[in-house]
Amino acid sequence: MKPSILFIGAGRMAEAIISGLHNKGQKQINQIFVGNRSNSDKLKELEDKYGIIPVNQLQDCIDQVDIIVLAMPPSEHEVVLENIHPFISNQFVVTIAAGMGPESLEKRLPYGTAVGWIMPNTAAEVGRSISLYTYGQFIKNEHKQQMEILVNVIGDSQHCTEEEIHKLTAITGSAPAFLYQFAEILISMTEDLGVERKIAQKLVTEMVIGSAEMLKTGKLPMELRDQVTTPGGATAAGLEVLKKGNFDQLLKEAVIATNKKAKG
Ligand SMILES: NC(=O)C1=CN([C@@H]2O[C@H](COP(=O)(O)OP(=O)(O)OC[C@H]3O[C@@H](n4cnc5c(N)ncnc54)[C@H](OP(=O)(O)O)[C@@H]3O)[C@@H](O)[C@H]2O)C=CC1
Ligand SMILES: O=C(O)[C@@H]1CCC=N1
Repeated sequence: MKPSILFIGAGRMAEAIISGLHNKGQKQINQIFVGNRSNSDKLKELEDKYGIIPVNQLQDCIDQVDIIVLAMPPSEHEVVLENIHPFISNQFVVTIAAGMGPESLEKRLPYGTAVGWIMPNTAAEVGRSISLYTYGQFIKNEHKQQMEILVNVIGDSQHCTEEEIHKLTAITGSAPAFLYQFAEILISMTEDLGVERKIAQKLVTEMVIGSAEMLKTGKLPMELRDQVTTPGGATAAGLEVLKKGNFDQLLKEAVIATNKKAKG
């Protein structure tokens, strides 16, 4: 039987998965219910766009769903899980929140509840997330199939251990923000050179896409970097500035700080 899903949280990540299910998962799922904290306009918008069923009282629909996706901030999990605990019977409960692994879900749900954790990224919106996922200890085959539906409609995926996801949250979940910061600086510098915003954005975007395509050939980043860097040439002068400014160390510190904050 095709599963029905309840999303708790209706923000950008929930919408990306709902949109993926709407576009690519129609045949694999039954109904989608969505509840949030207070933004009823957003629920109406999702209803108009994807035909979801808006939910005011979560407890009223839990017994109609097979999967519950927790798509609200990590800080809200404690209270939401406490509220839904009495109504959980046999649902597969999946969180997408940073720092909230299966261990913390199992602690807050009835003993024996099947749980999972997905760490997507915002490229889910265009079906290009690389999503990490893992399971709790009470998982059955049907839950693995349900997990596959969720991750496949938003892009590529990688099965990991819970500990790996804690350590990789910065790399696949948050590092897109680091890349966008990098792009923003280059675009802004291009504009300062007198290039109009639209063109500047196009130049930097295509440079990033082209570089990503080169990485996809399987060549090592070091090799690709060396191909750009003519010895004693222009790029070498730029890389030297990054080296002097301790770019490597700074990036490592950013990754460590991200994971530390995510784990709480
Ligand atoms: N953004 C990202 O790049 C990534 C985010 N994540 C995780 O995804 C989760 C959601 O993030 P994102 O979509 O970006 O966040 P948004 O801020 O876009 O959305 C948050 C949603 O959670 C709802 N919400 C908040 N509190 C509650 C509550 N107590 N009960 C029900 N709903 C609630 C909000 O409802 P309302 O508007 O009514 O307040 C809103 O719909 C987070 O846990 C985050 O860690 C994971 C990977 C990547
Ligand atoms: O910033 C955050 O907390 C989330 C986790 C991964 C990406 N965004």
